[in-house]
Amino acid sequence: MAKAKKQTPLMQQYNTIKAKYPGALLLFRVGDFYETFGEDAVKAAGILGIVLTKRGNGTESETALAGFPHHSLETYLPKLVRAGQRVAICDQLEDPKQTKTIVKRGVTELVTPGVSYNDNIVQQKANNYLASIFNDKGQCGVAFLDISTGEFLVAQGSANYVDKLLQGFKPTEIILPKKQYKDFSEQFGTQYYTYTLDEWPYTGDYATETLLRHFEVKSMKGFGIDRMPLGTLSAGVALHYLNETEHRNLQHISNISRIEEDNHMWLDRFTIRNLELIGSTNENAATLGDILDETASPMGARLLRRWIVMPLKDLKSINERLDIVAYFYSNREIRDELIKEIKQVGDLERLISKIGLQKANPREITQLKRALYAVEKLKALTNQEASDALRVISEQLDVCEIIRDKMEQTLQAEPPVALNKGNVIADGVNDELDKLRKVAFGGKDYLLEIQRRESEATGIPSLKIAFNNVFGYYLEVTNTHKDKVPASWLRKQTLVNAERYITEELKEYEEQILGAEEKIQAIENRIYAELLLDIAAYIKPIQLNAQLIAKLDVLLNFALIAERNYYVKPQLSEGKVLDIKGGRHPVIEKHLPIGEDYITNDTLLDPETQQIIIITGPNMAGKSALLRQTGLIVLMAQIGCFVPAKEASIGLVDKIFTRVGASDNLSSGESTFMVEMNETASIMNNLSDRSLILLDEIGRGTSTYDGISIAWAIAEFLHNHPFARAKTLFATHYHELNELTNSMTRIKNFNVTVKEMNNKVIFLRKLVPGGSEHSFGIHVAKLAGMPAKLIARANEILKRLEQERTGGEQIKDSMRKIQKQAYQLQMFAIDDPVLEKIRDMLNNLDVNTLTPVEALMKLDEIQRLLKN
Ligand SMILES: Nc1ncnc2c1ncn2[C@@H]1O[C@H](COP(=O)(O)OP(=O)(O)OP(=O)(O)O)[C@@H](O)[C@H]1O
Repeated sequence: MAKAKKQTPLMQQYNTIKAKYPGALLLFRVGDFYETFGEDAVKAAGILGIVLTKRGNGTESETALAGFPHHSLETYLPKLVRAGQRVAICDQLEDPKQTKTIVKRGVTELVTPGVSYNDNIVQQKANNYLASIFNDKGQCGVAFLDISTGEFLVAQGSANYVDKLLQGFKPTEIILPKKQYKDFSEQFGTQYYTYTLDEWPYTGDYATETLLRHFEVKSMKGFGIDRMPLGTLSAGVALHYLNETEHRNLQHISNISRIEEDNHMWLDRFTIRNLELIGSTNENAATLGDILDETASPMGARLLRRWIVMPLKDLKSINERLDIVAYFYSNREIRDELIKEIKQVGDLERLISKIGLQKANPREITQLKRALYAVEKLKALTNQEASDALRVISEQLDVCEIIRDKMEQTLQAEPPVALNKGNVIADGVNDELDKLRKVAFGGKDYLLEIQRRESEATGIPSLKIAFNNVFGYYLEVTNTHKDKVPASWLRKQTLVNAERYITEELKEYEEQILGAEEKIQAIENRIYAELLLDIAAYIKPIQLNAQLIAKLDVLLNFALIAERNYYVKPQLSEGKVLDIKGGRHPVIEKHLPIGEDYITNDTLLDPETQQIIIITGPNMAGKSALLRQTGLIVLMAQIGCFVPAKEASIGLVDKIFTRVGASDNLSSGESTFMVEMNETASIMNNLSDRSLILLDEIGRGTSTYDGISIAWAIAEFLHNHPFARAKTLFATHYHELNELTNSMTRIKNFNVTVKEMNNKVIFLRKLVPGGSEHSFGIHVAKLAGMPAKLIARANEILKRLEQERTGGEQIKDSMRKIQKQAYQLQMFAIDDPVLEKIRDMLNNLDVNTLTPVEALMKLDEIQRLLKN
């Protein structure tokens, strides 16, 4: 009790608020500062590098304290959030001047990694999704919500499917019920930032209620998500969470749509990772996303990322995209003009979201206005006779003239960023504002005017206006002219040779000027708020504009990239043959050493005659590159992009599976081989008639025999599958697999060629029919800088193995022999008579009785032996 008594009212208020937001770091506004206390202060000081001090030194209520000026919030907030903090911003809810007791305070926003729209926190070119997940007996509902763009998506399916969506959407925060956390982390790993909620919002009724209230509808049927009850539940909880984090102005979340599993090509999470589509385990590696991104707007960049992980499988939609790209490809002038205008648009999607959130500043409104002018130009430019698809876009673009003109008229041409800096609203919008401005800012002129007028009226030439703190503005008259002073003036002060008067007009002016600045601020605020409300009525059409422009941007970008990188338009069909001529790897070709050309390759896969290709070839020959480029070319075609090839005709692919390279998953405690088998099992269980399967060295993570057996059985399984002849590229070091063609007609052997010249291997990188015999692995080891002795020994072992390679038992025998030798593989394992002699000499020495001179002589002897 004694302690409680000592608490100041401020700290009491702080503690009450702090208790409401467990787990959050509380920024507590006191005057012009945001303060943090106790543990929060220690954390904040550590993350922000600000000074940690103490409050109430020596008293019982002593606490750590760290703060920063309120205007630095923009700088410090992102740092805290990026460091993984949930930050509650507590503001003063009333004007301190208007209250005699303690100022009312409350949290106005809780910023978390997944619920952020601050430009300094979210990435420009990536969405910032909050994911909400709910699992019910193996079925998962998931919702993705980006508060910074207003996008809201729902999906439902197996845990595997949701895993794949998480890989593609890369949410910055995932919320889920507390009870499900353990299962979640086992299923999806621990790499995500998660936040767990109590169970109670997770009831169908509550979640649906929340959605209905938000969208102001009677039923969710119109959004087409009613068939996804778990997805809907997750979506409802996502909105609930926004409410919990004090985000209530959400008009810009104007739509919710489902992610239709059936509309998109299936890329499992391994494929997204293995093909390095938008991210790579290697920080510095370029991804397909990097190579394909020359977009002109952040919206385009974000849409591109989404397209890359969600390729289409519907011929009509793909061709629609390809046709527009082709049009831009051959109409460069229009393309350049469109790109120029799109650059003017900026991030329209996030701008309009800020209107919804009521957080848009005056500069941003000016940018919004500028964007709408650009929309007008884009509308005209896309109205092209020659392209129906472009005309459809043109028709949908909405210039929103009325609101654009309103912004133009209401705001100054170049307003400041902050509303409270003043001079935001244009002149001529509001009479009172104009008058007050004249008073407040034209003060000097106004006073001179009074002085001139009164001097003339009274005939006092030396009349002077001045100000003092006691009675404000006054007129000063020297004693010579005292008798000319009108009766209406009120004498206030008599000096030795002058007198000071005030007048009714001066008093009025003074009152005006004193209140003017505050009044100006109030009027500007009011007009600005009205303008924001007016703009909010246009959220939907402006969002549609943003989507159309993003799409245009990506398609223009595809045309631009196609021209720059010499891509061609792929021919897509309902057929099942994949025929690529002169294909290249889009990423590797960009990163070859200067002067080196990428060697192109043809790939033909035909379920009738050449369903599976076994590719052998030495290490480093380019097998993996070939596999990946095939997958990437198909994927690029199906997102509507031209492809790196001379020609490509592609029968629609519905799933791409890859098992490329060893993906060590040590951090999650799984063995490499287990991961490999997991990935392969998922392929075998999910393949279809239109699948493309890329297998790279399956089975290499275990013993040779196990490996060959598994690889063999996989090839057989794929070949003999009852209904799905999945097209497969199978790279392997097991030359034994070349035997498969003897019994299976649709399996063909190819190899990536090399040439051996003067004991050196030259990589030709051409894919040709037939198997290959050598791996040249030792050669690669040599290139990698292994010690020469080690290489010599490896060659020796290899030679012996090859000589004795007539059957399994023999191999084992020779391995046994080799192993025996290996124990002796010490310094003198090489049978060189000189070395043997030296060994014997050394062995016969008795070091204990050797004098230094004798030792030197022995050394000399050894040296001479070696020299001879
Ligand atoms: N067609 C090509 N033209 C030019 N360079 C290529 C080509 N293919 C591959 N390369 C280069 O060769 C390197 C090795 O290729 P890749 O990894 O595909 O070999 P690999 O046969 O799969 O080897 P390993 O069996 O050791 O995994 C690539 O990183 C790339 O730089």
